[in-house]
Amino acid sequence: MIRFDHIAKSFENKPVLKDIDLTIDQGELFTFLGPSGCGKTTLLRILAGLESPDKGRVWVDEQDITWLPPEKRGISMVFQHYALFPNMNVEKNVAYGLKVRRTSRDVIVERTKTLLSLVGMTGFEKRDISQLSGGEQQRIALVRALAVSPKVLLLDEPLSNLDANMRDRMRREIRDLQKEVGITTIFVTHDQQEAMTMSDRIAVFHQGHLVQVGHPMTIYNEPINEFVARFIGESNLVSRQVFPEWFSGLEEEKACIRPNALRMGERGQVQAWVKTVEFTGSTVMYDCVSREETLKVSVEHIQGMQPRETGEEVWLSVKDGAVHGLKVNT
Ligand SMILES: Nc1ncnc2c1ncn2[C@@H]1O[C@H](COP(=O)(O)OP(=O)(O)OP(=O)(O)O)[C@@H](O)[C@H]1O
Repeated sequence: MIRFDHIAKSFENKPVLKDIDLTIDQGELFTFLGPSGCGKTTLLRILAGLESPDKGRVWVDEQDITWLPPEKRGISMVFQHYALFPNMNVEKNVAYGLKVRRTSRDVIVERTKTLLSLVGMTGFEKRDISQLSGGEQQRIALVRALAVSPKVLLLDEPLSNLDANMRDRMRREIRDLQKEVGITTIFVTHDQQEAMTMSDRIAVFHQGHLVQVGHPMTIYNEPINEFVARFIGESNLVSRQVFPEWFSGLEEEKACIRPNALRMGERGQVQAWVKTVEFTGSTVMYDCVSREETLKVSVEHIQGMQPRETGEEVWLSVKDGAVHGLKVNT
């Protein structure tokens, strides 16, 4: 439905986006993930029409929108800062876009009612924005964006101003709302956990490059290179030189092994010593030293089980198929 066709963009001769080629399907919740400054927001702004690309084209529904003004694109955007109108109450904020489009009063009332109930905020119509919590303000910002029935919804780090609990809740709410409304949505975040829990697919960006696109589980289990392996979840990056026994059948010189893919026992493939033990509740996380490298091992905690102790000798083995070869960073 959305196609970024070889997009490039520089600011002051500094390339920020390098040849981005990407297609997003109808109804997807698609996430742009990457560290700060990698170009995610710039790509989103190019889609919204707030920036123009130096090269390439943007397509929505098979229409070339590269040079279309923002208001004609049918795209709504929600930012990190809620940007609600502080001098208008909830109802007026939600209805704003409809009013500008000269929608009839009856339709506005009905639509505002439906939207507020979608986010569990029926009864808040007359509240001032200043009387809402951060989470409530963000819900209003969301439904205000949806009120005008856009083709695409863009969310730029909308949860980063919320506390951890509210962020968790809003992740689920946004996900449910998006599925209920069925609107194609692009979500920008640098939080890998947020990306993993919410998205249908993720695009990982690094220094203006699109490094990997895929389902969250694929990106976790099959990171394409060292950058993705490090950025998404915890991982052990091992080299053939140090652990040759884990590279049989692989062509690559480096590989990623997730901490839960290592088994700890009395016998095994690689001898190691426990350096630190960390109890997290459902798992015990160990740092083990082997051949002067530290390997992270996570073991499911079973009640009554005695964890290993610092300094203890252990043997580590890899579960079948769990060594994933990595390309050199591009
Ligand atoms: N209008 C501008 N003029 C000059 N440089 C800009 C402009 N907009 C963005 N940049 C620069 O382009 C780079 C990419 O910015 P962008 O906002 O796209 O990154 P991001 O991945 O969204 O990061 P963050 O998560 O911090 O928002 C940054 O180095 C930024 O300073």
